[in-house]
Amino acid sequence: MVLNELGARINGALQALSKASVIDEKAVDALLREVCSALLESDVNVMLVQKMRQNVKKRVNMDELASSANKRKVIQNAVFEELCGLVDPGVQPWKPQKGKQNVIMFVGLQGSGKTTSCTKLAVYYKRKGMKVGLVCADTFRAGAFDQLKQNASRAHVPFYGDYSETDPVQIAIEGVAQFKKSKFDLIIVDTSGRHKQEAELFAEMEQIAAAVKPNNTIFVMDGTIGQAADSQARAFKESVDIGSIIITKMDGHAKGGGAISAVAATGSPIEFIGTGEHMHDLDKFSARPFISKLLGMGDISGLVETVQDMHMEKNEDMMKNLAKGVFTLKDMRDQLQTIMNMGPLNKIMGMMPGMSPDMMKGFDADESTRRLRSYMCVFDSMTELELNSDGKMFEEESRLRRVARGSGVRLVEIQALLYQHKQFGQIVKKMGGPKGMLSKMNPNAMQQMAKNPGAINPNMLKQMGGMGGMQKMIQQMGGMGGVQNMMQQMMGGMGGGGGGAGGMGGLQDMMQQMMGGMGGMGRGRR
Ligand SMILES: Nc1nc2c(ncn2[C@@H]2O[C@H](COP(=O)(O)OP(=O)(O)OP(=O)(O)O)[C@@H](O)[C@H]2O)c(=O)[nH]1
Repeated sequence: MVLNELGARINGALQALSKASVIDEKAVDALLREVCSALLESDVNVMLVQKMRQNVKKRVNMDELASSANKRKVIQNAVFEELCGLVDPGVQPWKPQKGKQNVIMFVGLQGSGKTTSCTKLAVYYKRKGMKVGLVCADTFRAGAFDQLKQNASRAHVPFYGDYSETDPVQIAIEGVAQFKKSKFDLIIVDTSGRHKQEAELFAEMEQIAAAVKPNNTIFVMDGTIGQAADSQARAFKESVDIGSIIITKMDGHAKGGGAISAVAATGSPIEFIGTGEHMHDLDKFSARPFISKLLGMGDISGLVETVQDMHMEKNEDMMKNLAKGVFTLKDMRDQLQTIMNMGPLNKIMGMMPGMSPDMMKGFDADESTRRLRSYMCVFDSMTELELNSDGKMFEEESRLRRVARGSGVRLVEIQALLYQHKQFGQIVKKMGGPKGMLSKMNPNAMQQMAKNPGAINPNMLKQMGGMGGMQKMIQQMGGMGGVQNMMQQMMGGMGGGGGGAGGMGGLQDMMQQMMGGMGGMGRGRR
């Protein structure tokens, strides 16, 4: 069973408990039967599943629990906690520090996704403001050099490799030395893979490790191998000093629960999971957000990290404008540019509480990205005066036609963009000014919140605790319009507004406004 289905089934079982009129031992057993069979179908080891079942039963003492509501909450919390326990090795992975010259070495079998993951990791840390370089020390597979080089140039990450050199140790030494000389914060060394675990592979890994002395060695493992993950992870751990693990190919048909729980049982920290072939398809892994997302409860910490990476606070002009109730075309361009830099839009949306994979089905990320790019061409065709304006000057049709010619974007699309901008502008105007909500929204507070996700996490997570918690939270916040407000605050007033629109329409509005009405989720305003 693939991950989405696993989440949906467990969620279904928990929902059924919420609706059950009598909460007794029988109801708990029925819930556990369904949860356990879903886990087993996802390749989670039978011993782990049995232990999880016993632990939930131990946590729930029906005689001590008075009201049904209380029972439901305790049971749901127990299941949540035990699911977290299944995938949590309880060890924190090593983190590179900016300003220091960190070296990471990648190891793994051929085809596991090592080369792809090297670039993904480089992009991840580049987003965090680090100067990152990639070294190709894979001389075993002929195409590895070109693959990494192409990936690196697409990601705008400096690359070192040597076609003529056949000794991977020599390449690694020279590549690392060059990047260290240029004061790079993070140097990632890709090494050769082999078809199976064999002495030659381990010997080469040891030689490279001895030569470049990595601060961390990351083992990359294919997530589609199911329960075999456990023995493979153990074999690599015994031979090389593995610091952390990346499990790849967790998209598609991976029975991901199996791989993650098997590896977690080895005690090795899983640091990331690969969720696609694109350079942004790398998700930070930690137990609670993973389970929360699996169950359609969003990933608040991931969202906060993403917002943090956006560095909203650096856009002082926009923050000042917003507080004054002003929203120029340039502000909109900068916002959309920031969103584009964060990677595929469905990734950001997937982190939002309540955004189940089902709800994402209608959202075409490629189409939205294409539209965003065309919007950027529109902004590029505007003069400085136009960009700094509120957009009213485009009532002059000749101006509009000039921008359409310059950008190659159809007139109607530009009108749609201007319409969205106007909508934003009206909201900002309403919320800005000395008495408005935006003026009370101190950029420093935003920055603090982004810097310290822990500051919001406990409360948020507490509210979300228990499987029915999410719905409760939405109710407390006044329907989806409330979530809209929350997002708005987190995103620094990137859009939204009209809080209290309630229901799904509110969420769609939020998406539409946030993403600048990029289609897919829209309600046909254009
Ligand atoms: N769907 C999906 N495909 C992935 C993921 N990670 C890697 N791949 C694909 O898996 C294939 C193998 O990936 P590589 O990065 O070339 O594997 P490698 O481990 O470097 O292989 P060697 O260099 O031969 O050792 C490629 O087609 C990748 O696009 C992932 O997270 N999801």
